[in-house]
Amino acid sequence: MATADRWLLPDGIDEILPPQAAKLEQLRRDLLDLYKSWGYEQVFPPLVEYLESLLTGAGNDLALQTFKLTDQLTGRLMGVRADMTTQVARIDAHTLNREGVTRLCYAGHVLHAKPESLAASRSLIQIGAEIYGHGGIASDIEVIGLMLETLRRGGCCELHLDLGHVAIYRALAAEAGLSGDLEWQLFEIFQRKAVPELEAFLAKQVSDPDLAVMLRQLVTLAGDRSVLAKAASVLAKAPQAVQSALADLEQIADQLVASYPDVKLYFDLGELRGYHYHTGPVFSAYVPDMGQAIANGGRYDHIGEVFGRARPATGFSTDLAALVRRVTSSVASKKIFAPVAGSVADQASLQEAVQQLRASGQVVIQSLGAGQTAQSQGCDQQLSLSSSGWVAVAVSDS
Ligand SMILES: N[C@@H](Cc1c[nH]c[nH+]1)C(=O)O
Repeated sequence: MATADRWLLPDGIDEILPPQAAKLEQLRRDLLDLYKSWGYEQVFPPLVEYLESLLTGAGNDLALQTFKLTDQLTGRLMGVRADMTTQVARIDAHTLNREGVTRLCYAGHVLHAKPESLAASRSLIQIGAEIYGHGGIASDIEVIGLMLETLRRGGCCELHLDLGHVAIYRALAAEAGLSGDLEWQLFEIFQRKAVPELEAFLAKQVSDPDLAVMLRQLVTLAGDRSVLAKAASVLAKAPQAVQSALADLEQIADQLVASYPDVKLYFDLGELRGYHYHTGPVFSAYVPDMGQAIANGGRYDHIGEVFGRARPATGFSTDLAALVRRVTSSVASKKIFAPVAGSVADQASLQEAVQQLRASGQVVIQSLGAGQTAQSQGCDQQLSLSSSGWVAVAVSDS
């Protein structure tokens, strides 16, 4: 192995350096403070878990995205989290086990076995918020609002919101009475929106002609708000669950138009978010110059069941590392240089001044000795001993 290869990072595995790291940390703190101000409590799920608890309730695509390793202590298979949402659902359903509404938020690294697109990273910093224990659209609207606020703080001005409702697909697929395997196949065809494959599948597996037509139409139901009216007529013969999903979307859209008039709404009723755990309204946010969604979310009501408690759930998450690239302002980098004092007494008073400045939030860099100057340490101010004690003066004046 050549020396240069030794330091090569694997494809899609990134490190974040100054000054980007400072910006990212600032944004992480701002967002967690924002979530706290909305009543969300922070949790730190573990980086690795046994595979069953990590993947239970999620689909094949999450399993494929998960790096696997063997636990040396038990010989059992573990996975490095590829998505924190299922972990937080486990914490709510099993570990916290609270009654009533619980709001949780989180931030941490996740690892993807494969990049989600050509340019995507495999080491993401996922940040998100989830509401458990509330089944109505009020909680969906709350998390959409928090997602939009998150993106605004991340410097996204022009936002497009894609709304879908997985219950429409699920109700039609249930009506078709497909076995587990066939349902997976259909789900996967829908995710790829592969129309010729869908037609072949429906011809072979769905005998009810009305149902086949509705499933075929579903994949085309995308566009502006008029899509909802079109869906109401195309899906008129669909089960009641489909009608109430459409009514949910109408109400969510009304509220969003009223509260966020500058956000452009788009509807995609055949859109099934990845990972297979969503069950209700789903949403993705887009910005003009980015091919894939900048944030995703949705309702996933049944995931807690596998951890012992069925809990309504909805939430969103985004990749902080992708989001921070959009932040144009930089973190203020004013630094004060503290020289080595001439006497022991002056050194003591200097330390006191340094402590006070640091306590008030200033950055003070202590000289480590000969050869170090304010300039060499990137400082624009320097502490200087005056008759009234140590004072910070501009470097050019000193
Ligand atoms: N974790 C999901 C988004 C989500 C959060 N909560 C509910 N859904 C994703 O990455 O697609």
